[in-house]
Amino acid sequence: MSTLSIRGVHSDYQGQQVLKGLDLNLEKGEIVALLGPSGCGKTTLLRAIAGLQAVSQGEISINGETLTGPQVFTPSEQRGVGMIFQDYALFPHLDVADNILFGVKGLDKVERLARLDEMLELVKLEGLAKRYPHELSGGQQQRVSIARALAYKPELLLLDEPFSNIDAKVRGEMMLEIRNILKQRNVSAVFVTHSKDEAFVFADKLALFKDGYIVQYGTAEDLYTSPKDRYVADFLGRGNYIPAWVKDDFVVDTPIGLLTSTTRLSHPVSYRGEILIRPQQLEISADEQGLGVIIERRFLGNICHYQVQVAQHFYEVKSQLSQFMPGQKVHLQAQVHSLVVF
Ligand SMILES: Nc1ncnc2c1ncn2[C@@H]1O[C@H](COP(=O)(O)OP(=O)(O)OP(=O)(O)O)[C@@H](O)[C@H]1O
Repeated sequence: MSTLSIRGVHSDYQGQQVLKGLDLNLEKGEIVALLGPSGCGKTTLLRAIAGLQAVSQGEISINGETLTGPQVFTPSEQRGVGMIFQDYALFPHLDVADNILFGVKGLDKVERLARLDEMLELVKLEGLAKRYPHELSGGQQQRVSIARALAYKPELLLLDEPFSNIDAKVRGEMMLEIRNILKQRNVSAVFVTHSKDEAFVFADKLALFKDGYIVQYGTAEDLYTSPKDRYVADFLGRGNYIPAWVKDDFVVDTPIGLLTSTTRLSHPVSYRGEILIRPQQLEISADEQGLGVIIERRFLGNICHYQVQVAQHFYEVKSQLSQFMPGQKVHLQAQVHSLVVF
């Protein structure tokens, strides 16, 4: 059974539709990123799951129980949902221990202390129970907010841009640390971000939003390698679009030659469109008779970025080879992979 089920959810602000019919299923222990540009409805969906936002149509269930639906609305505090915000939202007048235990009900004193110790150990803040939020670093405050959200053992954790205030230097490490905590406890989580890099590191699956819709849902790899349209392809990374003419079920003709796909092409023979090739999927070799010319070279340490012109088209290439220089004639070749045709 899925932990979270969202079916046909619509929501609006003063008559303006913001969520336009969303479906999403989250299995127990899965972490899903709601990903997309600013204003596309990610936070609104998170608030609807938390019971902080009304929906005009559709249903939201957790563990098979409908919490939002026609004639049903369970208040936020009865949903068994923990929330972690961008600004941590700790109580400044409470110390770490009281912040963590704030929402924990129905335990006696001994059990409360045991829960506190368990949480402090989990987020590696042992010895800091008596500190106040202003005596902690941003990363430590974020860990307290995680301990507080997990202390009452929520069915589902909702995280709204939780890493955006964390120093870029420690962000990656912190994301992995929190991901490990959630995985260790088998907690399901929905995580809002506009950063594909954060989504790649933190989530198992991505729901990519556009204007109140989920355009594509799947693993990061699915979306990266099999984007359903150019919006998805471009959101997840840079790409070259090369004119292509489908010759048979596996082969396309392009300005850089015939390319063979490892999987059957999605378009019929004779279709004229474009194929997506990521910069690291193109390979350069020196060739005096080659059709390509290096236009630009940027050395970035472990990798070199090139711009290569073939006929009237310009292609971006990321290569570990750094020996090609502007003006040099080269041959461009695509690595063998499953071709994406648009
Ligand atoms: N309280 C509100 N009243 C009216 N409109 C709102 C309100 N909150 C959000 N909106 C509008 O709803 C749309 C979706 O907002 P939402 O906050 O869900 O987007 P988001 O994808 O989370 O964006 P961001 O990444 O900037 O937080 C936006 O057009 C926004 O202007």
